[in-house]
Amino acid sequence: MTCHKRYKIQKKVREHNRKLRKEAKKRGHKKPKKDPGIPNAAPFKEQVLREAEQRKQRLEELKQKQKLARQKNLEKKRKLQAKKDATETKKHPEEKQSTMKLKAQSNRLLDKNSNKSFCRELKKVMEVSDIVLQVLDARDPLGSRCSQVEQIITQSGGNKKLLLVLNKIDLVPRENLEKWLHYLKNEFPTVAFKSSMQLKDRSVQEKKLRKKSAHVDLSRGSMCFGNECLLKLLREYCKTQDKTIQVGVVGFPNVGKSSLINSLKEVRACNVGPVRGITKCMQTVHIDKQIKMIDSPSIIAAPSNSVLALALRSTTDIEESGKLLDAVNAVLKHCSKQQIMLYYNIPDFRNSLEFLTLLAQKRGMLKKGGVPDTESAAKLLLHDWTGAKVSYHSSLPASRSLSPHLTDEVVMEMRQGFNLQELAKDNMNTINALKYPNLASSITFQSSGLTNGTIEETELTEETSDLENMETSEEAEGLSEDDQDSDEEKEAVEQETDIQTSSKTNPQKLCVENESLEKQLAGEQPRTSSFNLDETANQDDAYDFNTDYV
Ligand SMILES: Nc1nc2c(ncn2[C@@H]2O[C@H](COP(=O)(O)OP(=O)(O)OP(=O)(O)O)[C@@H](O)[C@H]2O)c(=O)[nH]1
Repeated sequence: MTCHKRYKIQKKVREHNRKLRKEAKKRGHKKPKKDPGIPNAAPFKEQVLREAEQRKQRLEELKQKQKLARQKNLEKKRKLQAKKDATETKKHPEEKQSTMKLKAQSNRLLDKNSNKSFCRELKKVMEVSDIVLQVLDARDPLGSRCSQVEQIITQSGGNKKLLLVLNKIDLVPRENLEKWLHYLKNEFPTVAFKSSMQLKDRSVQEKKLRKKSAHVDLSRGSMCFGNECLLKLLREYCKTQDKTIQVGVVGFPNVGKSSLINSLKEVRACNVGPVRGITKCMQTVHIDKQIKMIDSPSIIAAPSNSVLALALRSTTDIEESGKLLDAVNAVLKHCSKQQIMLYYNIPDFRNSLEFLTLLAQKRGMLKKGGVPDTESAAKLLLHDWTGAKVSYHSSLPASRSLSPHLTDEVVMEMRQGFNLQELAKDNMNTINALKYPNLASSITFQSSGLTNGTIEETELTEETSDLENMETSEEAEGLSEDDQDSDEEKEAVEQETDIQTSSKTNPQKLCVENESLEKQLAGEQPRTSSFNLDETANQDDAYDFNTDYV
């Protein structure tokens, strides 16, 4: 019996006794008349006493029988419930698996559609913009550059300009930032930037301003650096063009495109967050009369990229397609193990699963029964790597030559209309104004180089139709082998092949260890430990005091 039920019964007993006392009080505290017993003079006294004793015994027996019957009933009920639970738990994994597979399927369909619309919107933004700002994560500037976008803009022929914005400079050591600025400015004009991260909606901000107009928030996150430099550059370009300019902001997910626009506008005009792919469609924000900024959805990383690039630059599909362990493995392989251990404050680990287990234990990410939730730990690591906190830096490429898709003419053309000396000075001012993590505390990271993006919608449809073809062929194979299978089993085969094909698109062979780990991750679905309050309430209410309480 649960404590809850026991206490409820005790409470009801107390209430019952109180009620009896109250009624007795109402009646006027009359003492019950004492049974005078059978007078000694009465004839057959012994016989009457014996009869009374027998009656008492019979009553007792009856009560005992009733009690036993009730206990038997309860036992039966419990057994039935246990049987039901057992059959449900047998069915449960299958049901769960099938719902998981269905979920994965629908998510993939949604991804396909959203990826297509992302491509469409991105192309629109690039078409209508006079200047395109490619936002780069200062922690991995090469990895957040997309050669396809750069090619489209440089070859557009419509006097379009491309600027690089090195965002999140507060997360890299100063020495590293200076080196990267020097490297990037040889290819495109580059602005060092640190976005403001605590901007409020216009209404909230106005209310706050009205309340404390003298208050200035100088906390680190709320400050923005490099905005004046960028606006100056854009305004000067406006003057040379003598027209209102449209500035498109493009980049891979979570590099800080929306944060940059919000920082320039000084209001939370665009949605911002640590989740990838928050911006779903283009959004125009008027900075002033001359400058219109256009926020765009993130560039879709092509599946041909390395696992590392996909882990850091693709939208949510990494988290949903069960490639989490691969992604974590790739990130860990490209970092210094000692620094990772120090940053996350965990002991030495042999492989990524052990790392995730230790991380989950350290952060208290536990599933039912105290099992470490490695899936959540993997998501946390990937969030950290693209989010707003972890300081890591990548070293520059060995060769200082131009990227293969650029020529000297293109570089010269992109520089026209901008005062690069002024830009260098302003960048220096920005760099001097900010506090940086020191080199020793920042994690060293090996970048995988430029990331390929998918720009054309048709590329996506080809990929997806390839996928679908593979799926249908495998489905056919699976079905011909299992002719005698029931319909349900056939469905399961279809769904399984779906999942297999998604893993086959991954060009990297998984090592045996990782395969088993991945299976483990896929199999270790969090058991839903739902505790239905309504149910317990119903059970409790089923307790009838008049019949159950003896
Ligand atoms: N430390 C730091 N974090 C930043 C900076 N800029 C942006 N962030 C953080 O990076 C995360 C992503 O920022 P967003 O502006 O949503 O990035 P986005 O590129 O628009 O993302 P999508 O909409 O997914 O394409 C947020 O958690 C921001 O707070 C920065 O300069 N420094």
